Amino acid sequence: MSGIQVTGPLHDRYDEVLTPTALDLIERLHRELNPRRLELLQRRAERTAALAAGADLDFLAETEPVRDDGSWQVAPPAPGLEDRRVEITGPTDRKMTINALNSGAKVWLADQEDANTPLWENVVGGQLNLSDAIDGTIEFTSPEGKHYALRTEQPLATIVVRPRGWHLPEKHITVDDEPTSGGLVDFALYLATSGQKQIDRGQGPYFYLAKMESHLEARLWNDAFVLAQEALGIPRGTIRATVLIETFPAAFEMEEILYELREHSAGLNAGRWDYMFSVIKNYRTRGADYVLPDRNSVTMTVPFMRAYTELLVRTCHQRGAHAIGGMAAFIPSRDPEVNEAAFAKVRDDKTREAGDGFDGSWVAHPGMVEVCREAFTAVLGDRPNQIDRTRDDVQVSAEDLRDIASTPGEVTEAGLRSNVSVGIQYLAAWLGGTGAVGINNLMEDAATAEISRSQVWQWLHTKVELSDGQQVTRELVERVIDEECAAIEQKIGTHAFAGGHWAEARATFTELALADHYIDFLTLPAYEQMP
Ligand SMILES: CC(=O)SCCNC(=O)CCNC(=O)[C@H](O)C(C)(C)COP(=O)(O)OP(=O)(O)OC[C@H]1O[C@@H](n2cnc3c(N)ncnc32)[C@H](O)[C@@H]1OP(=O)(O)O
Ligand SMILES: O=CC(=O)O
Ligand SMILES: [Mg+2]
Repeated sequence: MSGIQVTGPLHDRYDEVLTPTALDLIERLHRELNPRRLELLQRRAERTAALAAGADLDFLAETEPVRDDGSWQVAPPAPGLEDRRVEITGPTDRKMTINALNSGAKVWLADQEDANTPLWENVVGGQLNLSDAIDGTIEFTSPEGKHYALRTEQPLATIVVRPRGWHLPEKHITVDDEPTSGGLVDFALYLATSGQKQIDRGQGPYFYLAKMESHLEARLWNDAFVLAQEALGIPRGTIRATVLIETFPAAFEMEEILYELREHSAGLNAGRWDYMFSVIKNYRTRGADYVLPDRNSVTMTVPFMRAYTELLVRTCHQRGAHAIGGMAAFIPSRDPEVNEAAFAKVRDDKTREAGDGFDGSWVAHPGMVEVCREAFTAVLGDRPNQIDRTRDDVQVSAEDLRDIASTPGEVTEAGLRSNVSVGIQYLAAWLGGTGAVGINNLMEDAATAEISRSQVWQWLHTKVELSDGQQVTRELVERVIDEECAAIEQKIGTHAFAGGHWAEARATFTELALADHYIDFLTLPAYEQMP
């Protein structure tokens, strides 16, 4: 059928989001930009094939003039984005929206990516919650009778929305029978529903841009911003976007990404979990020297992670942009000892980031807001940021970014078991509509689950030997899947196990881990299973 169609169900109030203005904007964005999105996704596949054939990542020769030109800077910080010392992230369900805005954080990353399952009800319902939050009318009563509303006695966090990455489709909105881009849909729905309201409140429509792999992908976002602002009569440059440098190829194009978005840029963020996933993904067939050890051994102080974050701060501050730190995945626990260790780890992480020059950082939980604030305030004091601290002392080479071989640590059976168990538990939650969960006192989301399933794939296909001498084989992985599923069933009970999405989660994880051909994103086969 030609034209734009909404094929998802139209529940109560959906007409407030799926307005003619929003749908016209999606249709225009799709017609003008979707062919380029598909071409850029194809370029990703070509680069992966080249890497598998022995090529390597490097800084680009063709963009050297951009890097050498010291005259350009990004736009000055927009209202509400000057001081970002603590940013909380989380999905846009009603309760979490209120809790995040009330948390005392400076910024709330309202997540439609790693922490969200793009169930139709989450896609549209999340926009309604954002709109109600901006109007100040959002309220919620839990099944237990606890009432939630926005606090009035303190400033609320500035809202920054993270649309889906370029790889994800939205099947419930089609143009000429083609699925649209999940990212463009999230962007257009937010801009059309809440953009002007944010401007009227003295802020603006702000975004985090996820999982990009090149400056050409950043240019596509910039073109979407220019088109949409013009279409809605919003002055050019009102939109601001912070780009997550969270793919291995993007680390070689940080400066070019800032340049492409410079009139809309609000800086860069070091998205460590997807970054680790992307390193595994890009070097997955290169043999033993490129195998990363157990996930928990790959800390932020190993050489290749350190190189990437140091380069990010230097790049941002040279161009007048914010550098925002990443997510320490530890969340509070009821066990006092575990809790104390979690807080100590988050404190160390944020203290290191603040000392390195970051302007602020992420937390996954309201309980961690204060510890992050303290670590940054110890360095910033009353200053809103430390953008003026240029890190001229930092020199990072392409070899430093590619130095995977110096990562210390082992691949162990416990690491294999943990990857299998976490991957299956996460997929079961995701398929049930929840995109972030706490497992073993760690926040798990799409990025961390991608690491888990990719490590199993890489260890199997590289025939890795575990620290106890066992080789990772198909039989071993299948046995571990059996045993870990049995352990989950025993823990949660047979009834809950049968009633959840465990069979599909197990089947999807098995396909992802054992397939001969590596599947690019776990969310792609999982999304096909969603209504
Ligand atoms: C790699 C990346 O991309 S990181 C960014 C993406 N990931 C995320 O954003 C994950 C964000 N964090 C979360 O979703 C949650 O913290 C979870 C799922 C990990 C744990 O949540 P819970 O199991 O509810 O934790 P817990 O029971 O300790 O929560 C206590 C309270 O804090 C609230 N809370 C916890 N995390 C958040 C959050 N991120 N935002 C808002 N509220 C939160 C809970 O809703 C709960 O509220 P209540 O007491 O009113 O019921
Ligand atoms: O989005 C953040 C990440 O670490 O991945
Ligand atoms: Mg990410």
